[in-house]
Amino acid sequence: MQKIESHACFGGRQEVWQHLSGVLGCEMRFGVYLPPQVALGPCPVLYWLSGLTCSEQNFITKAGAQRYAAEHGLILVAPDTSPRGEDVVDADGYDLGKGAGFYVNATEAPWSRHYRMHDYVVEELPALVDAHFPTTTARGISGHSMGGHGALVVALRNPGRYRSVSAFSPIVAPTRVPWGQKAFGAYLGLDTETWREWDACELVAGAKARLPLLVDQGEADEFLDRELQPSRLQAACEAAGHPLELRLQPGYDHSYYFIASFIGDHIAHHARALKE
Ligand SMILES: N[C@@H](CCC(=O)N[C@@H](CS)C(=O)NCC(=O)O)C(=O)O
Repeated sequence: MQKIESHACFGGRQEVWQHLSGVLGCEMRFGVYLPPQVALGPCPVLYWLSGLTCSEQNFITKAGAQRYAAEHGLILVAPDTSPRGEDVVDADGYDLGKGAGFYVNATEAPWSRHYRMHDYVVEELPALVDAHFPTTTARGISGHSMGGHGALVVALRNPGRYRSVSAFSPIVAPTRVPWGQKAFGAYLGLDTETWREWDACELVAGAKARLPLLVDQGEADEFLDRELQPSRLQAACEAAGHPLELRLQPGYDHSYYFIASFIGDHIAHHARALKE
């Protein structure tokens, strides 16, 4: 592991690290915010999964999350959104390939060689983070858009591994909208039955644990009707009896201005569960 950046921030440090990922078969970067409380002992970790076109930089430079993480004593970990490097296959368009890993394990060539973001986020990265930083075993997960889908799916697929989950403007039903259908068709193949295990609305129906979901969605989001469709998650949660707090925020769009406006609420939500 190599430290790429280190900045004093709200009494703690914002760092960027690079490492060779065995799961993804390439060099990867991630952001880690260490709050001032790490000087006193181990802290819980909140993982953040970013959306299409993002790297590890977008969240750490735009969301303003460090202020709240410093208040609550949470470590923040923000990975990249896909495998990277010259060896890694890419596609035309911002919604497939690099910057668009969709947090699934690809089964189809040529994607299956590197695109295994689920296992990277759930297995390899937490093991690395726990080995290098003063963490407790308490983990939460959140994210935005493609990363909101990632956070919901990762939490629902891995009961017991995360104590809290939330999402901003998530793609709640990727099997039913263009972004998800394009990515899943490439990464998972044409048998749409296999897609269902990567769709939050499908997973809610059969979830073994009923971890409450907190979701914020801007009503002026340019992707609301075509790609996001939060009413599908509301219907799935109602049918399954799964706890959901869905907050529709008038006037807010899909950008990090929206995330910055409500990230304090989300970090407080995670801190309540992670510091129990
Ligand atoms: N309008 C964007 C669509 C992608 C987009 O809105 N990405 C969101 C996540 S789905 C984002 O976080 N972008 C980076 C940023 O705002 O910093 C484009 O065409 O590149």
